[in-house]
Amino acid sequence: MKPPKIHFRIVTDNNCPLYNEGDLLSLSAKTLTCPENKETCLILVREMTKLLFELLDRSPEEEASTKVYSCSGCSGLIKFQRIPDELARQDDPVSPEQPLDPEGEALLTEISDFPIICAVPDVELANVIRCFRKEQLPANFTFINKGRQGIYLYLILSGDIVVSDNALAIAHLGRGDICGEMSYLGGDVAGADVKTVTKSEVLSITGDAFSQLLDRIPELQLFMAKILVQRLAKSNASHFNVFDACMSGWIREMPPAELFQVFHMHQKTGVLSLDLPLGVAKVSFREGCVINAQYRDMTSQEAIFAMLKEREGRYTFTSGLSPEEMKAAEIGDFMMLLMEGIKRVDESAEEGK
Ligand SMILES: Nc1ncnc2c1ncn2[C@@H]1O[C@@H]2COP(=O)(O)O[C@H]2[C@H]1O
Repeated sequence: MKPPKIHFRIVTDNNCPLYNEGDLLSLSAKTLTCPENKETCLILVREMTKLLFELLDRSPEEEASTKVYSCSGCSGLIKFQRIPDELARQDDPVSPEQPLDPEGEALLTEISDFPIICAVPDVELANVIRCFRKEQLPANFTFINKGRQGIYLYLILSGDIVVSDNALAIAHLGRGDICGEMSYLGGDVAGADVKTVTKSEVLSITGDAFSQLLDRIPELQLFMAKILVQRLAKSNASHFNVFDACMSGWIREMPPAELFQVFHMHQKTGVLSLDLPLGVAKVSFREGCVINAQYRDMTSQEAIFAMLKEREGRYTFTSGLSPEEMKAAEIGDFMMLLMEGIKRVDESAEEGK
């Protein structure tokens, strides 16, 4: 689930400006974790990167337990020794003995109804709370970018947040929801953009801190597995819907005006669904004639005119209509509708100049 780590204990500190004897350093294929609240030394990063390939496949037992590594030094120098995972775990920043400060207590009360918090045993709650940091995010701010490596997972405190792929909304998240977990658990880059719609407040937690929580709280592992399964089931269901459709594609490749003409010219009977950034639009065709249209709170011709302005999203066409729609009247002459709609698009483009 998470990348393996190699842990080192600093055994000698000779005037090192950053670290002290006893400090723990943890190295994975992608990160170097330094002791909490201490900066990361770039000289050490360079040397650890060299060591990484040498050590990743070796267990601490395979190495001579006395082997001591040194940094190349600056004004000071440290020496460090590899230690087993069990010893490193004892240095967790999460320590059940420490009580929460008043701010932490207030946060715990604020989120006590969140599903993730309900899943955590009482004895671990303080440890979980201590790992979070509150962040205020402005509206329309993308805080997870598709294709980029994420460092944080987020728990949403307030605000509306949208998960999207190619400007197409996949899911809406709100208070109590988690995001950023897929790339972290899958050891991959973010699979979607995550953006605030309104001003929002989130709790962020670093992947490393979350990893430590997962190590010590099996209930949290189960909770995260459930979230992944639910999100996968939802995504499978939408894929199956696309398979059921007989035609689908991107609107940027074929804008609504062209799509409407295709179904009109080929005298198609069925429903064209447009998954647009602001919501789903539907147009029903019976033998190429438009007999129904809906988009947001608009219907009929008004909905068609609004759809013609859209340039991003996905479409699917599914053959067949309900018995009621098979009998419904046309909403207007197709060519007149199209001409009027295109004229309106041109006019609003002119006004926008
Ligand atoms: N179908 C979905 N439902 C809810 N959230 C999702 C869905 N797909 C992706 N996400 C979230 O969007 C995030 C993008 O970054 P990650 O892949 O790290 O983690 C992802 C999830 O947190």
